[in-house]
Amino acid sequence: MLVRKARLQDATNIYELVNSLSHDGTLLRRVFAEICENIRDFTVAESDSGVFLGCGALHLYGPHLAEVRSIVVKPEAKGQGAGAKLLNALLEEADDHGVGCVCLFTRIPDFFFRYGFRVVEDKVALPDKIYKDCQNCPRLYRCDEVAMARGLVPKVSILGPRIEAEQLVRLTG
Ligand SMILES: CC(=O)SCCNC(=O)CCNC(=O)[C@H](O)C(C)(C)COP(=O)(O)OP(=O)(O)OC[C@H]1O[C@@H](n2cnc3c(N)ncnc32)[C@H](O)[C@@H]1OP(=O)(O)O
Repeated sequence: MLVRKARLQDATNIYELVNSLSHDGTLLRRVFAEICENIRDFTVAESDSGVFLGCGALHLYGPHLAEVRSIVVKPEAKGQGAGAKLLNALLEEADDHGVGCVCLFTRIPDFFFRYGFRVVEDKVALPDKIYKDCQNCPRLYRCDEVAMARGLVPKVSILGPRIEAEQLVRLTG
């Protein structure tokens, strides 16, 4: 199995796999253009014969924060270590960039505990994520995902201030 940075030629496989799990909210739906535009965020896993097995993405907010997104392995390839390899590659990438904290939102926190992620009880502690995705998410007010972070949650944000993120998710009214 090989884990490597994605190329534009991988965009169709990524698009189809990510969106196959968006109907029930497991992953955020991504449009094809968005995947192409952000293809450099993605890492893919493929078999020794070059068959696409899965993908994951690392979004860089800034030196203070990155986010692991869209980790998914094809059903027939699960349980063979692809998910672990993808996540490790994304975490190494964050380290290479010297990012202090990596966050993610998920419904399967147990998978991420072993990689050093811990639950962030208050999602508003990650305002950049709220501005980037949550404010456009249909489940903003009934989010069923667990926020997690690896490393110290930063005190700064760059997409907007925390106080307005709080108002956005109606925690302060
Ligand atoms: C931030 C986000 O992207 S959240 C979205 C996460 N993705 C999904 O929910 C999509 C659906 N799920 C999947 O595609 C896959 O099941 C993944 C990506 C979660 C795991 O991929 P796999 O290739 O099957 O994982 P892999 O074989 O590397 O397993 C590594 C370890 O994690 C464990 N594990 C796998 N899935 C889960 C899970 N859902 N919950 C807890 N532990 C898990 C495995 O048992 C294994 O443990 P072991 O080392 O003790 O044997």
